[in-house]
Amino acid sequence: MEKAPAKINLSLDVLHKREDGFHEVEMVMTTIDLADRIELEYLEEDKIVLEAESRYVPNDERNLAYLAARKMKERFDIREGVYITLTKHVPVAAGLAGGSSDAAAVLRGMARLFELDTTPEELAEIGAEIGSDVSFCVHGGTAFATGRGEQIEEIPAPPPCWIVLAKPPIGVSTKTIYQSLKVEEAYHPDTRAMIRALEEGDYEGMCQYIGNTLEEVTVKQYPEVAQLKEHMLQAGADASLMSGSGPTVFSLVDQDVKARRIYNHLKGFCEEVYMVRLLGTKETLD
Ligand SMILES: C[C@](O)(CO)[C@H](O)COP(=O)(O)OP(=O)(O)OC[C@H]1O[C@@H](n2ccc(N)nc2=O)[C@H](O)[C@@H]1O
Ligand SMILES: Nc1ncnc2c1ncn2[C@@H]1O[C@H](COP(=O)(O)OP(=O)(O)OP(=O)(O)O)[C@@H](O)[C@H]1O
Repeated sequence: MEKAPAKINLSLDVLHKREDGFHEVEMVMTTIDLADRIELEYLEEDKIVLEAESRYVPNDERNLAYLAARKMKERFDIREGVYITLTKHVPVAAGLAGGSSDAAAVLRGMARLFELDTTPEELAEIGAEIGSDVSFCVHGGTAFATGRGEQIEEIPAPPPCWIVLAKPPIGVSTKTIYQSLKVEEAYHPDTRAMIRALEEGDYEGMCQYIGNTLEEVTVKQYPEVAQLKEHMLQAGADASLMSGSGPTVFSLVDQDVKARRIYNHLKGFCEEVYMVRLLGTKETLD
């Protein structure tokens, strides 16, 4: 069984638009204890079968998990097949990299199942062909991500705390959000200060420096994102931010009772609310 955890962006800065249409970014990403589950079984026959127990995701090559299996078969010339069972827990199109993490779990899982001679770096490189977030998801833990998000450097895990997440009932297209961004007028978080806070195990610093360039873009199109954030702060969150391109909003909270209070408050009017721990380190993928 492979665990496919969601990620949050503690910092997400967009520097400029590149020639290839992607944006150059600088991000601090970390994994949280909200995860999909992936089972891989060996098939003698040369085919990929995907059973996704969710009505929100496709069962064919449009699913990133399926695509990952195909890439692995091609790259390593695998003539046998694989039966993938995907159990979704991470909300879809939420800014939590659910699909990317499923793809990464299939890359790791197939390397294990077929006993391939490979490295996490090679798997991350294959992952980058699937999506910008997949390389990070292959490694997991906590990272400083650059390039279009696929250049990964491991950094220290954040100090332990609770994460309360709330997803409004809308799906957001990452592409549309990047396309609507005007980089020259945008807000830029202090990613270096965030990294320093993590290096020093400084919880207050982490709360102070969370920031996301894409937040104001998504908020303009979906004001409910700003409302959720406001609710979380009023209920006592130490810090609150939209993850990725949204629409999920997360809060950092240092105490159990406080986190539960925020969770209960949000549950009153938002259907999809979660209270989880940070994972932060790579070992937690197993
Ligand atoms: C918002 C984040 O989730 C933050 O972690 C990522 O930057 C997006 O990662 P992702 O969903 O894996 O994105 P991809 O599937 O690679 O790209 C989807 C679309 O988002 C835009 N995109 C994505 C990443 C990037 N650095 N610049 C972009 O402009 C592109 O228009 C691209 O066509
Ligand atoms: N295994 C999968 N899980 C979820 N969505 C998938 C999967 N495979 C393909 N998709 C499609 O990808 C789209 C985005 O899904 P996903 O949940 O990965 O978005 P996200 O959380 O916003 O990701 P990111 O933070 O990387 O932008 C959806 O439209 C969905 O149909």
